[in-house]
Amino acid sequence: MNIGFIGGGAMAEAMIGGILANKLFTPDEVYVSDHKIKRCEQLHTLYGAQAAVNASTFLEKLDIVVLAIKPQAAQAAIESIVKLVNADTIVISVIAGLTLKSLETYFVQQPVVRVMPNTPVAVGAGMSAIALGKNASEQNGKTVESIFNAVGKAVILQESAIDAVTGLSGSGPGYVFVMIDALADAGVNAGLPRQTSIMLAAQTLLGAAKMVLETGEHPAVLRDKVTSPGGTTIAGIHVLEQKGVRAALIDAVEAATNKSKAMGKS
Ligand SMILES: NC(=O)C1=CN([C@@H]2O[C@H](COP(=O)(O)OP(=O)(O)OC[C@H]3O[C@@H](n4cnc5c(N)ncnc54)[C@H](OP(=O)(O)O)[C@@H]3O)[C@@H](O)[C@H]2O)C=CC1
Ligand SMILES: O=C(O)[C@@H]1CCC=N1
Repeated sequence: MNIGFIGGGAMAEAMIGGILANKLFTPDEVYVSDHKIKRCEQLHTLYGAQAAVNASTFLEKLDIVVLAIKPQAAQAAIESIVKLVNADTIVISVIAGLTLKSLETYFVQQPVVRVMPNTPVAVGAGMSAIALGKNASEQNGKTVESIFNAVGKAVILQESAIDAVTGLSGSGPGYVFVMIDALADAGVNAGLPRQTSIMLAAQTLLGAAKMVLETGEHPAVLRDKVTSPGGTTIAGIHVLEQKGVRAALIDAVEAATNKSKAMGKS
């Protein structure tokens, strides 16, 4: 099965790295077009992908095409390829805010699937939400779901949920990287070396997340298992609650969700 990416940036690279690492595709089945030749050369060198500035060199070979350009570049990019995409090629869009309705005004025949992934797909730990367009069959959905399940977890949802997914898990790695960076600063502030602090912070978040996902216990229950009476953790959590970290995270997701909704209206 041949897959091609329009746009060779951060999201496309994360997906390319993930699907090759788990051997879902071989390099000769992966195509990517970026309008910077140097970026194409870099992606070929790094991953062996068939990279070209001009997507017309590979579009007709594709079973799946992934639209991975920024929202503001989407119309020009789509208009440049739409006539060359086969009627049975699955069109996946990861473009934040771009609705199925808008996509299906261009891709009238093709099955269109909207996906909101995140960059941890690069290490097989992504979280992706999938919304099927009107011409996408159940089998098309299963094909797309298998790809994103192979690079993390995937869930099929109604399109109405995708803005919230964008705000929570699509943008979420950005929030977590801020937290890891801040916790590492805290380690340095306490006298620990920077790299040690980064490792301590990152592995702590990874371990806590794995406990939530693998035990199925509520995060509050798991938190209570850390907070010894009169101990260190409750002293730290007290400060977090005083500083409004919980509300800040809720507000961050709300802002990103609203931005996604606004982008869908523009
Ligand atoms: N990054 C993330 O974590 C996530 C991103 N997304 C979505 O993925 C899409 C891409 O995001 P991201 O990878 O971060 O963005 P990037 O800017 O990193 O990548 C987009 C790439 O496409 C290039 N490009 C622009 N127009 C064209 C064109 N017509 N043909 C070929 N290449 C083109 C850009 O070049 P240039 O820079 O020169 O314009 C850039 O290299 C966005 O719509 C975003 O909403 C979704 C989920 C997560
Ligand atoms: O920041 C953005 O717009 C993209 C979409 C979700 C994550 N990154």
